[in-house]
Amino acid sequence: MDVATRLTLAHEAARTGAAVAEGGFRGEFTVESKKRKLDSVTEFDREVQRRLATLLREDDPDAAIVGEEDLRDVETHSTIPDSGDAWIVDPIDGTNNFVVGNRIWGVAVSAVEGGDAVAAVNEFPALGDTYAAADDGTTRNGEPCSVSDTSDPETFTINPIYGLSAHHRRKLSEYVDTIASEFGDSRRFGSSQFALSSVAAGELDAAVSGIRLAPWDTVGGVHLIRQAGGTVTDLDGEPWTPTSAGIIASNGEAHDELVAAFD
Ligand SMILES: O=P(O)(O)OC[C@H]1O[C@](O)(COP(=O)(O)O)[C@@H](O)[C@@H]1O
Ligand SMILES: [Mg+2]
Repeated sequence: MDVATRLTLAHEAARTGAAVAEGGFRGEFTVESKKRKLDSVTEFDREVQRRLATLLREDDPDAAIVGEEDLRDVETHSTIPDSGDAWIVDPIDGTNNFVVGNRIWGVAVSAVEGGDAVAAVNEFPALGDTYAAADDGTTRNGEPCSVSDTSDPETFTINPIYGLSAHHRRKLSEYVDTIASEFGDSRRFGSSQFALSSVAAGELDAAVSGIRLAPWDTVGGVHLIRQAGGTVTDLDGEPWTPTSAGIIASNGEAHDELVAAFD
C-alpha cells in the first residue's frame, strides 16, 4: 500500500472513530479506572478501537494493530512490532476531558512501516480540527500548516506533557518551573496528541516530557511535527523514537536550549 493510500485510510478510520465517539460526547456512558485512578476508559474508547481495528484489518489484513485499549475480542498489540506494517490507534486521546465534557479529545491513527511512521491523522471532532500528514507536509483541515517561527526562547509557549502516574509529579513541577524561569509560558491540555498536533501547526512552540509516553500518544503527532518542519528528539538531543525515555518536540528554532534545559 502506498503512503497516499495509507493517509486516505487513516482519514477514513479517524472520521469513523470520531463519529462514534461524538455520538456519546456529553451524554451518559460508563467510565472505569484502569491501573490508576486518573487512567480512565469509557465504553466509547473500547467501541472506537473495535471499529477502527475492524476497518483497518479489512483493507490491510497483514498489518498489526497497536492500540491503547485491551479488548478481549480484537487482537491488539501494546508495542510496535520491529518489522512489518502496523497501525497505531488511540481511540480517544484525552479521555478524562471526554468524560467531563471538555472538547479537547481526539482520535489518533497512524501508519508505520518497518518502525517508521509514514502517515498520520489526529482528528479532534469537538474542536473541528483535523491534522494530517503523509510524506509531503502537514495539513490542518486540509490546508498546509507549519511549525511556528518563534525563535526567542523567552517567548516560547511550551506544553509539559506529564501522564497519569503519581510518581512523575515532581518531574512535572520541575518542568513547569523551568519553563517559567528560562522560557515563556506553559500550557497543559490533557491530551498528548493535541499538544503535538498544536506544535505541528504553530499553535504551540514546543511540547516536552521527561517520561516515556505510549506509542498511541506520540507516533502520529511526532510525524506531523517532522512533516511540518519541526524537530523531535529525546532528552539528549538524539532523534526521538517510540522507545525514547522522554521527548523534546519543537519548532526547531531553540531546540538546543530546550535540550539543555530539560533532563
Ligand atoms: O497534558 P497532560 O495533562 O500531561 O496529559 C498527557 C496525557 O494525556 C494523555 O495523552 C491522555 O491519554 P488517554 O486519554 O488516551 O488516556 C496521556 O496519555 C498523556 O500522558
Ligand atoms: Mg486513549
